[in-house]
Amino acid sequence: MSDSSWTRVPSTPSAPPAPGRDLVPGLLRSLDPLLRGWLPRQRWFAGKGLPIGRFGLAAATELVPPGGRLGPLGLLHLLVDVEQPGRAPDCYQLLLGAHPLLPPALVRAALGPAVGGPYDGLTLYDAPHDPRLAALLLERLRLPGRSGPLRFTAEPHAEFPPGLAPRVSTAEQSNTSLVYGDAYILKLFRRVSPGTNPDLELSLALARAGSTRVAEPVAWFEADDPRGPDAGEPFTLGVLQRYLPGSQDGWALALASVEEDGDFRAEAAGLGRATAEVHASLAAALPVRPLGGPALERIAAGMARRLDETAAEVPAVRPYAGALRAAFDDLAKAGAGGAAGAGPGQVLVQRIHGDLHLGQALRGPDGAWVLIDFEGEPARPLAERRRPAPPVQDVAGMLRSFDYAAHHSGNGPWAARHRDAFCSGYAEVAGLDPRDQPVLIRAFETDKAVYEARYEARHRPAWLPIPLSALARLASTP
Ligand SMILES: Nc1ncnc2c1ncn2[C@@H]1O[C@H](COP(=O)(O)OP(=O)(O)O)[C@@H](O)[C@H]1O
Ligand SMILES: O=P(O)(O)O[C@H]1O[C@H](CO)[C@@H](O[C@H]2O[C@H](CO)[C@@H](O)[C@H](O)[C@H]2O)[C@H](O)[C@H]1O
Repeated sequence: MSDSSWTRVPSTPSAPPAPGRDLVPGLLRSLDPLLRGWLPRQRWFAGKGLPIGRFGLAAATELVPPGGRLGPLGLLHLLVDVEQPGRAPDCYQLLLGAHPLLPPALVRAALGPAVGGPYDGLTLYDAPHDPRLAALLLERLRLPGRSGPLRFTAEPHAEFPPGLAPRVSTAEQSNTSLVYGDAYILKLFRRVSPGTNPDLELSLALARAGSTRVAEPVAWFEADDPRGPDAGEPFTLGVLQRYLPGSQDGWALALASVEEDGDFRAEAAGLGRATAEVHASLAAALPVRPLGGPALERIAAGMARRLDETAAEVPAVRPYAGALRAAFDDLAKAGAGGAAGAGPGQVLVQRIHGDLHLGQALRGPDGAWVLIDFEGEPARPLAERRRPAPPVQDVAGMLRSFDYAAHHSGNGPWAARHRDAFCSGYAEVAGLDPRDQPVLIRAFETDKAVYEARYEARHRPAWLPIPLSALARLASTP
């Protein structure tokens, strides 16, 4: 169904002009100075610290409610390409509002006044912070169909009521989420690329398979490839999922336990069981295949390459680089031996969470763990994040997280007990104990700690000592 009343001025720069006033002429020129000031201040902006080159407008759509009056009332939806030296252009999803005189509550969301272009004289602001525009987006999700290049889809059985009060989530996150009436949460992906985002793909697969370990998606929206609907895969832009009220994330719970030197082992084991259940459900729903020796060698080569790149970028990693390479050499050797030596049995690959850590696990008031954010590591290209991988990668991610919690609050011994409890819980369900795969687990844990060193150096330099202490430990493990 196409509901054109939702799109006042559908237009993409490469598409033929649509009826109505065209948004595009002058829009980018008027946005340019505002974006240069605003984008680098956003947590989700990936190119911090690098100069911004040119902007490109990949798509521009204005959403207004059916029967909406003409005027600066709509939600301006943009896909903007940003060129920066040393990185491939990034495409960002921007949702903007425009107002002649910004109400005080929206001042902190302001980009600034537009000069020229279709919004001349109006102040532009980040639309998720405006309850009226956030409500408009939810209304649009309730009606499957298209608005210009945007396509809105809802699960057939999903019924979500109108009028749920929106608020922007204050959680530390890589995207922007809106919570509606403590019933649904809409994640708006900020850096987007062609191809279904695994957060939608995997949570949908799990929910459709009846897994209770996931917050079910009820609706989502995508954009056609800006070159045209048949030119490439659509971009996933937003996913509306069930909100889990009263839940606490594993990171907060673990930190509280570390600080009082508490016993969190029952929860850690429960999390291990939940992780193994999710792996089993993903293996049942999506392809699984054995990993040949050469593929394992390629994985080891990728890890070694990431280590070299990280050592070049983060000087504090360099003293450990030589010794750390041994973990990847051992993995490559296991590959050369036809994957024998990697652990008992064949190494299988399947779809996994991809960036599992304590902050990605929510414990509900009933004590049950649910996993969220199946997006994979945000810095990796989408194609790589969607590739099947050994499930031990997720186990290694969670083991690193117990280590993080312990070292964050200076209680190293807490980590060992809880890492063991997590593995025991995992083994109970999976029938395979990750501790019986030392070559695999060491390589994946090292790779994750290397990733974390780069992540912390870029985003939270004060936290860099945490992965560095792990790298020191892993480098001295024979
Ligand atoms: N279904 C949910 N129910 C309750 N809270 C959620 C839900 N999904 C996410 N959250 C909260 O939002 C935060 C950010 O979500 P996440 O998916 O990790 O975003 P991002 O990928 O942008 O980092 C989580 O840490 C959690 O606190
Ligand atoms: O949650 P995201 O998908 O945005 O993941 C990124 O940010 C995480 C931090 O918020 C980062 O996780 C690292 O720090 C956690 C504590 O804050 C710790 O529990 C994790 O083990 C550690 O990796 C994650 O790596 C990054 O991709």
